[in-house]
Amino acid sequence: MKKVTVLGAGSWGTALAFVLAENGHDCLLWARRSEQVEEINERHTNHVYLPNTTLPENLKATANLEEAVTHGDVIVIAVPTKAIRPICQKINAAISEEKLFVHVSKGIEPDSHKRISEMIREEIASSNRKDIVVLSGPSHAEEVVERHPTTVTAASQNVEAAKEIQDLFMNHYFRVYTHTDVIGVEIGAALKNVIALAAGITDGLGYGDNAKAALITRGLAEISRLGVKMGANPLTFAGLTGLGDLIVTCTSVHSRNWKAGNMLGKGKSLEEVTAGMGMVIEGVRTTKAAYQLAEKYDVTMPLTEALYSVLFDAVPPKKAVDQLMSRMKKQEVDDLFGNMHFN
Ligand SMILES: NC(=O)C1=CN([C@@H]2O[C@H](COP(=O)(O)OP(=O)(O)OC[C@H]3O[C@@H](n4cnc5c(N)ncnc54)[C@H](OP(=O)(O)O)[C@@H]3O)[C@@H](O)[C@H]2O)C=CC1
Ligand SMILES: O=C(CO)COP(=O)(O)O
Repeated sequence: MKKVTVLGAGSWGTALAFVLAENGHDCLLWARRSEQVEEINERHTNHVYLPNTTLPENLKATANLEEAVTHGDVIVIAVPTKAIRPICQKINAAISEEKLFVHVSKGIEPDSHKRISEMIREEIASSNRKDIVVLSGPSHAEEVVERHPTTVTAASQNVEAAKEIQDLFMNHYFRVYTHTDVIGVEIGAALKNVIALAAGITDGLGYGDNAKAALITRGLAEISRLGVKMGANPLTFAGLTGLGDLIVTCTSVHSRNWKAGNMLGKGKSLEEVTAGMGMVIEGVRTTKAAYQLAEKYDVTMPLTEALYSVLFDAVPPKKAVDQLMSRMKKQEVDDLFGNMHFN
């Protein structure tokens, strides 16, 4: 049994705490609102984020961040990307011994273009961190708490740290693989949200499965192009955190990114969509970051550019699709001196 802290009692933090508690670990879940802490401790529910779920009785919650981070030898950070730096600054001020950090967030910081593990490394002193592991993959919280079979990847440059996290989470419905390509895993996780927004838009416009298959495959091509330039292993994008997460987020009714895109495709404004969701839509900020990264690394990312124009330049969704379909003619795959790659 390990002492583990999960920071963030939204959908994903609560689902992961559910898995850890079911695995018999001494898991403390931090929520910033005391009424939510009371609900978890007394009624064993989290009705806003996971209605209809009864949480394990051995799962305890606290609203005291210092108590939370002192508790765990492993600290799982499960807050939206924009909250990563502020929460890490608070963690760093509250601890004075090495902890193993796990993050599960799927985004990139606009302007700095930092991945989540890079932000954690910048904000938590090296004397306070044993290592950083990213846990990612096709995994909707709503299905995990139903104990439906789910597969994810624990990635770290330190294989032993990745294995420790694999052992911590793995059970009969939650299968964890290990990986060492942190860049590839984090880029795949963040950028699939951009493509899921686009998939929601085409569904909202009334287009069908052909359009969605096009978005998934061409989306994967542009995510891989960028990721490889940033130092990722191309094979990572064919795995759980690449193709796997693209499929689940572009096709599932649980996806907040897909839902947001769907409403945009039906004519709602971005402001209306974000105000009505009540949960994080990571793809919006990440579209900005991905658009900037495409320029920085000189990578062609037509889907990202089209989505950026819809979100931030008020281009009507249908016009963006028409423009994508009338781009210049191309070969699908290039063979440069025997190195095949997608155009
Ligand atoms: N939901 C899922 O199935 C999955 C989500 N993820 C990723 O996990 C991350 C978290 O997502 P998810 O749990 O779904 O998000 P939710 O919107 O469901 O919950 C967000 C949680 O973070 C808290 N929070 C928001 N802003 C801050 C802040 N500034 N400081 C501290 N806490 C804050 C919220 O608290 P409050 O309730 O008080 O607002 C809430 O507990 C995202 O990056 C997402 O992409 C990854 C895999 C699956
Ligand atoms: O990352 C997820 C599933 O793997 C959750 O996606 P959404 O944030 O779009 O709900």
